[in-house]
Amino acid sequence: MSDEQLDLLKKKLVVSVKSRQKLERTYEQQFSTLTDFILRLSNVCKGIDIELDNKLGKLRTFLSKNTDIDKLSPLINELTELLKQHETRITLNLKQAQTALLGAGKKLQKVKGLPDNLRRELRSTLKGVEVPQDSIIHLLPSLEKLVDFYQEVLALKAELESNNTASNDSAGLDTDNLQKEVAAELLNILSNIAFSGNSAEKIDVIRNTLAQPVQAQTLVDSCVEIIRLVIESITEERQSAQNFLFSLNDALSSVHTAVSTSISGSKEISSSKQKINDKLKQELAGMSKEVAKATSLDGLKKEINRSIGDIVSALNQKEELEAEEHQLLIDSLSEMEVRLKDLEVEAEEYKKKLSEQRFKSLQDALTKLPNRASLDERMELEYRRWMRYNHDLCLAVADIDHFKKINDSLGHSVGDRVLQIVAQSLQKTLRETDYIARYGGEEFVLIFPESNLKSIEKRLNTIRQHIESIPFKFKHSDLKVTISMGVTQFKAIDQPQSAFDRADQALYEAKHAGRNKVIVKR
Ligand SMILES: Nc1nc2c(ncn2[C@@H]2O[C@H](COP(=O)(O)OP(=O)(O)OP(=O)(O)O)[C@@H](O)[C@H]2O)c(=O)[nH]1
Repeated sequence: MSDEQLDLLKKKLVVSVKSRQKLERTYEQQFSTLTDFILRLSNVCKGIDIELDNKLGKLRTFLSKNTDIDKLSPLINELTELLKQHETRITLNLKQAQTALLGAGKKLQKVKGLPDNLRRELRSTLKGVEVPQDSIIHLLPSLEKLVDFYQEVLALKAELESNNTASNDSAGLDTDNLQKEVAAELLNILSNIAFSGNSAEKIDVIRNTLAQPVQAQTLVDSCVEIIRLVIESITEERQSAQNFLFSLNDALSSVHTAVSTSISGSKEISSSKQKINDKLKQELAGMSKEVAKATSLDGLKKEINRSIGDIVSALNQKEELEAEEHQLLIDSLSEMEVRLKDLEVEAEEYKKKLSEQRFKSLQDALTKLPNRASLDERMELEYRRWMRYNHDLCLAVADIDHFKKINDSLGHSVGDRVLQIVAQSLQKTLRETDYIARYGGEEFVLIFPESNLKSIEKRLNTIRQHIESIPFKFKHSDLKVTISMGVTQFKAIDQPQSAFDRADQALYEAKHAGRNKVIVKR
């Protein structure tokens, strides 16, 4: 080999060594990049599976020590196997996750009362979940959405439940109020019906029950009992009216018998009288014939004497008959008088009973004041008088303050007693022309004819102070009772109801102004 050839070979060798070195450096660089990548990748896979973790740990150690790739080969094979298993597991998990998500979504779809937009969104989200995915990551947005839906539905449900509870509560309140109103109305009705005897006692018991808070069942029982007592007392009333009618009938039939006896007696007597009259006529005709054909005075005298004797006896008979007839008439008249007198007594009793009943039906049983039915009558009367004469007419509504507290703290019977005392006191302070009625519960209505508002306001304040000063003492403790009042005067445009409403509004203001007050509303 020539020197030239040797030089060329040397140069080629150097180039080849350099390129080999360059290639080795590149390999080294690539190997190190790959090692770094595998190290990082194995770190990312950490925590998925313990066995995989251990093996990757081993791989990382080998790689960091630049271990010969041949030595790594078995480990890499094991890892590949593990990763394959893991892939299968991931696919299975993905399927399970998809099924679970779909199941949860479908459950949500079954919830009743979902808003339409939520239902629509839910449907489209579930369609997305149904599409096959190769990574669990793809399911995460759907999962997130589903969680949001759940939260929304839970919030809706909570809202619905609280609404339901509120409406149940308010239904409860409504029922309570309704029960109270029914009880109050029953009390009002009771104060408008007059019961007597046994029924009155039973009604008092019902009245006491109804004035306290009652259960629905008690209310129904009370209604039934009231209806029963009303029917009983109507039956009694009908019986009593029937008895009266029977007596009237008896009296009339005995009058009828007396009259017909008297008529038939009279008929007999008058036919007997007719016979006597005929006989008298015959006698007189016979006499005139005897006179005409008489030949001697003695014979005539005899004949006339005989005829006169007959006439006298006929007249006597007639007189007797007339006396008999007269007696018959007197007898039947006196019998009629007796029967009519009896009837008069009975009618008088019945009238008295009716007027007592009417009075009772217009009187409140507890306070003995006129009741609401009476108030309606009186109001109408005063209103008509006011229209006719145009005198001043004032109307006041009074109400005992915090009466419920009295009932609640001292008992219902003390409440009743307070009502009676206040009612009596109010009545005592009134003038003869004034009028008071128990309107219901612890409320009274007062009418003041021919009085102006100014003077009535003054009087009402005196009454109010008087009530305030009554020394109530119950169960060894002092009780202060006050009343609030609203008063108004009838105006040209007024009807009884509009004036009442104004006075009632004034009472409401008196209550709100702190009670124990008289408020005037013009
Ligand atoms: N003892 C008794 N209580 C009655 C009678 N009638 C109604 N009540 C009761 O009177 C009370 C009236 O109470 P509310 O209407 O609340 O009025 P209040 O407690 O007086 O309160 P204010 O009027 O606002 O001052 C209720 O508890 C009724 O049950 C009755 O004849 N006797």
